[in-house]
Amino acid sequence: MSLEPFGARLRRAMDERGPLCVGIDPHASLLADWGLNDDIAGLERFSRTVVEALADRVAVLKPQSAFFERFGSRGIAVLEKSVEEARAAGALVVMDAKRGDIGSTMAAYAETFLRKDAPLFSDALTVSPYLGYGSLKPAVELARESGAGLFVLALTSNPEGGEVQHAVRGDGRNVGATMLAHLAAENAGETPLGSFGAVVGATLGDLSSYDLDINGPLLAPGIGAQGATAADLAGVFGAAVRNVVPNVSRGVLRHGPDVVALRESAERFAEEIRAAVTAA
Ligand SMILES: O=C(O)c1cc(=O)[nH]c(=O)n1[C@@H]1O[C@H](COP(=O)(O)O)[C@@H](O)[C@H]1O
Repeated sequence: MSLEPFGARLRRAMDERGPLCVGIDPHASLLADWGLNDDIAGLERFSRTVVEALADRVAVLKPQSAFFERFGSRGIAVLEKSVEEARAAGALVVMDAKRGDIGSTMAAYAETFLRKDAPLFSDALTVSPYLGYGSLKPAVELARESGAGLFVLALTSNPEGGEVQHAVRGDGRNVGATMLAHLAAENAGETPLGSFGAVVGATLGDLSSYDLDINGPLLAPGIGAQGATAADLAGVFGAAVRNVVPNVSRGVLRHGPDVVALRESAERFAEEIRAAVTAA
């Protein structure tokens, strides 16, 4: 049986828990800071601690697949378990795997993360549209069928992204804006919120030249370690701030391994975000 559409589930979670998304990014340096070994047991302990601390209170947890893949098949097994436990505790899971390939291969990635009974099924998946937005079609279709969602890289938080995303096309529109337009079309008519989100960095300054009104969520990484703050959100996103899911990874994770300290840190970010959204 398919789930209620991701957009509807996300809107409800944002209303009930606030919009904060915390990343599960087990960097080797964080494992060391937490007194853990850079091995499978350390990875498992790290991930379990984040899930235990936060899955019952934040709207979204976003495991960064790379840090699990680093350990091979046993790392993937930990990732699978983390996804399952986080979802069981009530968090929505956005798998940050940033997949993107020609359509026929994209279909296999979609089967991996978006097929309801797949071992790594997640509520949403980050994808790269830079083989052409149309290459994502199998993922869009399977997400719709399963009640899952996508977050498409539109305007990324890293300084190098502009080389591709700000490139101006023949029609005068830049590439990032084109991705936002594709997503707006995908989400047209959906209530209360479409399931096809954009990744738009919180680090990018004033984005008023973009139409961020895509009727879908805007995943906004960059708060904390990359220098953006919750207070920046209104200035960056304007009226679209209501649909922003701000992501913080290292900014929260550096407070571990103490569960209470992790919770307090997430709550501080959540408060700052609430204040920024209310003021907008
Ligand atoms: O898709 C993402 O989540 C993402 C897109 C982007 O433009 N920038 C970005 O930082 N991210 C991810 O968001 C997380 C940011 O981590 P921190 O900088 O530690 O908060 C990492 O897992 C990145 O891979």
